[in-house]
Parts: sequence; C-alpha cells; structure tokens
Amino acid sequence: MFRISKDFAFSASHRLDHLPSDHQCARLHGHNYTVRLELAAPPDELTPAGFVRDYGELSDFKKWLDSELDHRHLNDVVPGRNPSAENLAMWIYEIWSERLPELSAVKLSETAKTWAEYRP
Ligand SMILES: Nc1nc2c(c(=O)[nH]1)N=C([C@H](O)[C@H](O)COP(=O)(O)OP(=O)(O)OP(=O)(O)O)CN2
Ligand SMILES: [Zn+2]
Repeated sequence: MFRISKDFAFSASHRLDHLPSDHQCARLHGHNYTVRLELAAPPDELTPAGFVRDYGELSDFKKWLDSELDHRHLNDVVPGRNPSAENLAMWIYEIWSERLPELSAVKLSETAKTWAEYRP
C-alpha cells in the first residue's frame, strides 16, 4: 500500500464546551491549524504517472478550507459538534471522503505539539 499526504493551513477561533469553567479551552481563543490529508492506494491502482493522486488535485480542498474555515469561528461553522481537534478531523473526513475515495485519514494539529487523527 502506498500512502501520501499533504498539509494545509488555516487560522480560526473556537471555544470548547463540556469542560470545567476554569479550563483554558472553555474561553474564546484561536489556533493556527494544520490539516494533513492522507490518501492511500495499492500498487496496482497507481495512476500511469505512478501517483496515488496528483498532489495538485488537492487544490479544491485548499479552496474549501480558505472559504469555509479560514478566519472563521469554528463553533459557528461545524454543525452540532464541539470543535475539538478530534471532531474537526472526523467532520473533514466525512465531507471529503466522498470527493476523494482514496482518503484514508485526516490529521489535525492545533499547536506545534498536538495532533488528532481520524482514521476509520
Ligand atoms: N484531546 C484534546 N485535548 C484538547 C483539545 C482537543 O481538541 N483535543 N483542545 C484543547 C485546546 O483547544 C487547545 O488546543 C489547547 O491545548 P493544550 O495543548 O492543552 O494547550 P497549550 O498549548 O497551552 O499547552 P502547553 O502544554 O501549555 O504548551 C485542549 N485539549
Ligand atoms: Zn483550542
């Protein structure tokens, strides 16, 4: 199996519910997020060029990120879910797995030290 990935960046604010009121993440704050899309394909399904998928074909994801999430308040954007890194990764997977059948995982980073991954 081959696995490829590409990173994308956006900035957004959020506030997390269901936390103690004195938890820092219960307060309005923001992150410079990184989203990593991972795509997978077996060797016999590579394109004639030897790609799982051309990285350039992920440009629509970048456009969607810029229009839907960048410089937004995530509590207003992500329907019915607390915008934790885990929930955001799953939500992005659910939307994009229909358009990218090779999508195998979505990873999301809020800070330089943290990553959450959704891999069904
Ligand atoms: N499992 C999760 N834990 C936390 C999430 C999350 O989405 N999933 N989110 C947050 C906050 O939104 C924010 O990311 C703060 O994270 P944290 O690493 O605790 O904050 P700091 O950068 O201030 O951590 P330092 O250890 O001080 O560097 C919290 N937890
Ligand atoms: Zn946060």
